[in-house]
Amino acid sequence: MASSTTHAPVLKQPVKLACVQLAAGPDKTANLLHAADKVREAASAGAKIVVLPECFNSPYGCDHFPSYAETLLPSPPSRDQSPSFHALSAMARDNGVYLIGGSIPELATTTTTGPGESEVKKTYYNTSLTFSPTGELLTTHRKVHLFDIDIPGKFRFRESDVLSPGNKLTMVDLPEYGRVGIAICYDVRFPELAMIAARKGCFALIYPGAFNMTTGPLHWQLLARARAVDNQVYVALCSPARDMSAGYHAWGHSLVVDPMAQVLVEAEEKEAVVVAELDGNKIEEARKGIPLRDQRRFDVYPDVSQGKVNFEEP
Ligand SMILES: O=C(O)CCC(=O)C(=O)O
Repeated sequence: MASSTTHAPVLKQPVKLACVQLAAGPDKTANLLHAADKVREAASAGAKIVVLPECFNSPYGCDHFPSYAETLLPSPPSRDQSPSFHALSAMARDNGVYLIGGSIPELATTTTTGPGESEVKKTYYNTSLTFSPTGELLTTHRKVHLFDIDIPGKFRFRESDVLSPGNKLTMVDLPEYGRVGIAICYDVRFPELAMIAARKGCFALIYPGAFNMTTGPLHWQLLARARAVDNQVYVALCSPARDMSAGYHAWGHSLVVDPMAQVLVEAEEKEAVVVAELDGNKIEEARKGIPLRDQRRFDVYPDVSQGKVNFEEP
């Protein structure tokens, strides 16, 4: 239980992060154009890392996933295969920002050839694409934990009726700043992903999400603050704006929480761009004041982050 260990800073310089709480409707082209306007607005406010919501180019719901799905492989896909890929790349490049492009429904097809016939298998994922300030794709995250819940009389959702889960933890290195962890919505309920990403050196955990009117008021902010205080990192959750004419009523309340679990900025339910400055000193102060890192008892519980974890070294 050493208490004097020195640790390299995980955030190299202060950076502004924006969550774009986007109002999206059924028209994908209009959603992409509108997202581009809002990313520009976020960049004009000084943000260098911009986050879009889960399913930012479509309404959210199992009925919608197949009709809005885009094919991302081979990478880069053609414009016909994935207009959203190209729109996101242009938004990142035009504004010189790292863009965590919310998520989109992804269609992956595999062809199996049997005797005399071939069969095409379609698999759908909920997938987040992250682009560099020059518009290159840096990483993709397929939602690992599908949103299957049933709260009797209140709320039921089964993403697994249509979607398949991803199977890796996602982190990406932003050379000027440091490493961030990326996951999607329901993934935030699983502290293991967050803990492993933090122990692998992330300064922020970023979740495009779309909570609802049942679990949103109870758990959205609580989960963001929990992941932040457990790991002494920044946490950002980015929701669509609430649309009461849509089939799914998003909670909204996009927010950024600091490493002491204070909410730095939080939107209401309507469209908004919220911006917060992330500062590595705040991470170091939190970790110095409450030195969890040095007090861990891996002799009592093994460090699972040192074990077998599915991730690609960024
Ligand atoms: O965990 C929740 O309550 C909501 C999750 C969700 O909306 C999602 O994963 O899309």
